[in-house]
Amino acid sequence: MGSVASPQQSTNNEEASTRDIETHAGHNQLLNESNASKIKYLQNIITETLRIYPVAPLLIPHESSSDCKVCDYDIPKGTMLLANLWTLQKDPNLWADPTRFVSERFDDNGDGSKVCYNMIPFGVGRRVCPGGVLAKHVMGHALGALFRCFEWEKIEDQVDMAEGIGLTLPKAQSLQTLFPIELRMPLLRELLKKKVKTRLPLPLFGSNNF
Ligand code: HEM
Repeated sequence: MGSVASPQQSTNNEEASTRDIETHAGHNQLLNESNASKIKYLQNIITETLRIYPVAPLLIPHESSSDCKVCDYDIPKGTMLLANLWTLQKDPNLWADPTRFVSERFDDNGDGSKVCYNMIPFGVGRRVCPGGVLAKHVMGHALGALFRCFEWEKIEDQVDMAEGIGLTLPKAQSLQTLFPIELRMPLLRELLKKKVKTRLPLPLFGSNNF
């Protein structure tokens, strides 16, 4: 199913995120791993993205080790089970306005570590993804650094969020962005002084595909 992020929505998200980063990391400071995970707004954006666009929409197939009942269905031992996360995480009985990107819906969710069966992008139970915490740290750190070091602009007014096909959930069209990097020159100079390696190309006006 395709959806479109409105320009106002993503601008608000980016502005609020930048403000939150300024508060936690300090002005003109790069994020480190510990402050990246404290930035609630950024973490909410990641969580909402994992809700609407789960990386593994059908999780990984599991086999029932004994006869069991799921809702009203009798499941015999040895049945292959797929959990449809994509549907669960957009179920209108569980989520208000389920197809809209509203990162604030996680505002009152503490630190997000509470187990919530409505939202299981890393699976749940004995075979839950052991890299979930690490993945959230790395995503916060990477996204925070990208917000911090570059002033992003969209090329088109609306971002086409159509989903591609696959076992994981690819974006059908690559995201195209512009980053006029001279706007964040102090930070960039700091990066270059420290000889931080970056995979981003460094033209004055560049575009990148994600
Ligand atoms: C956004 C990033 C990631 C997502 C969304 C993700 C999601 C998942 C999901 C849905 C499963 C299957 C859970 C199930 O069977 O119900 C899984 C399993 C697994 N993940 Fe991840 N994962 C991510 C990152 C990582 C990282 C960074 C590592 C390692 C450092 C990792 C290691 C594993 C391993 C080893 C399993 C198999 C666990 C088992 O079967 O016992 N994952 N992951």
